Amino acid sequence: MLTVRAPATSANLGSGFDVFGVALERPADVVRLEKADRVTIEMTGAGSQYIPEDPDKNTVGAVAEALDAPAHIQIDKGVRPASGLGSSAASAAAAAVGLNELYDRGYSREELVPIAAKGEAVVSGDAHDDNVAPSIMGGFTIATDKGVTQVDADIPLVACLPDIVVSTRDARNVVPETARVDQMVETVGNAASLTTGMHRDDPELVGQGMHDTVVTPARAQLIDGYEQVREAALAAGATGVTISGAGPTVIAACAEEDRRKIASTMLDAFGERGVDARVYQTRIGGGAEVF
Ligand SMILES: Nc1ncnc2c1ncn2[C@@H]1O[C@H](COP(=O)(O)OP(=O)(O)O)[C@@H](O)[C@H]1O
Ligand SMILES: N[C@@H](CCOP(=O)(O)O)C(=O)O
Repeated sequence: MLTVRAPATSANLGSGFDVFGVALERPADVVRLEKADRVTIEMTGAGSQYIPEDPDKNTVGAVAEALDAPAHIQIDKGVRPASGLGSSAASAAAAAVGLNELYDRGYSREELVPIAAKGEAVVSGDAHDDNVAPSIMGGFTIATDKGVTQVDADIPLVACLPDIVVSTRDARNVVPETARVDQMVETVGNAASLTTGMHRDDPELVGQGMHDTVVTPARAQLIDGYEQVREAALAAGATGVTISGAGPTVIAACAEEDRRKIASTMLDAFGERGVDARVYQTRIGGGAEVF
């Protein structure tokens, strides 16, 4: 029996759609794995009643198949599904890291990223790596078809999860198919600023680089209160605010001393729209840990 804790993640960070991601210090999924003749899955924790235990429909099933590593897999969800916090990816990342060790497959953390992404394809129809990469490797990750670049960044964050369900599959359907050249120029500048900010542990530069005028405005329509929450967080000192992953979580970067105030301001702003929410005062953290 082996236990793995794999963190929630925030993908895109505005300017890095389908490329950037960060591991969050909390929340996390805790997954226990035991060798077996076939794959069986048992779910507990946040939103687990909505997650299928059928291996063909659960992200961990695809990972076990890809590693040819049948196991009994108990998943305790710390990350609610359809949250924009890489819920489906956290389980897939934990399964990839745990089964690799349990069956002594010898893959490196970077090699496990495309294997865990097979789980993402099961739920969103697309094997995007930007959640599984940080959940496996920790820190800030840049996932492209050439592989993953990882930076051990340290930036305080606030993640505010409203009581709204947005499935990644639905949110991918509203992504515009084209962008103008001026939007492309702006996105490249913002992505470069954000990357530099991660290297320097500079919340100001990271926040500035989170601005995006292509994907975020289209998805904001799916999150009741997004604009109000964003403006309130910026007024409370956030250096940048955007949608976490496909939403509905709204994520803010900030200086350490402003984090508590930003967290309560975001909760209040959702509350004023009649939307219940919960908030995580967190920061960029490490990748999956085996116990
Ligand atoms: N192990 C798992 N953990 C969470 N969600 C899972 C898992 N396996 C399958 N799913 C399904 O994935 C969907 C949630 O994934 P997704 O929409 O990408 O949300 P998130 O942004 O939280 O990752 C739900 O339909 C859920 O039933
Ligand atoms: N790049 C993906 C990320 C989805 O993240 P999730 O946490 O919402 O699963 C996208 O934006 O579709």
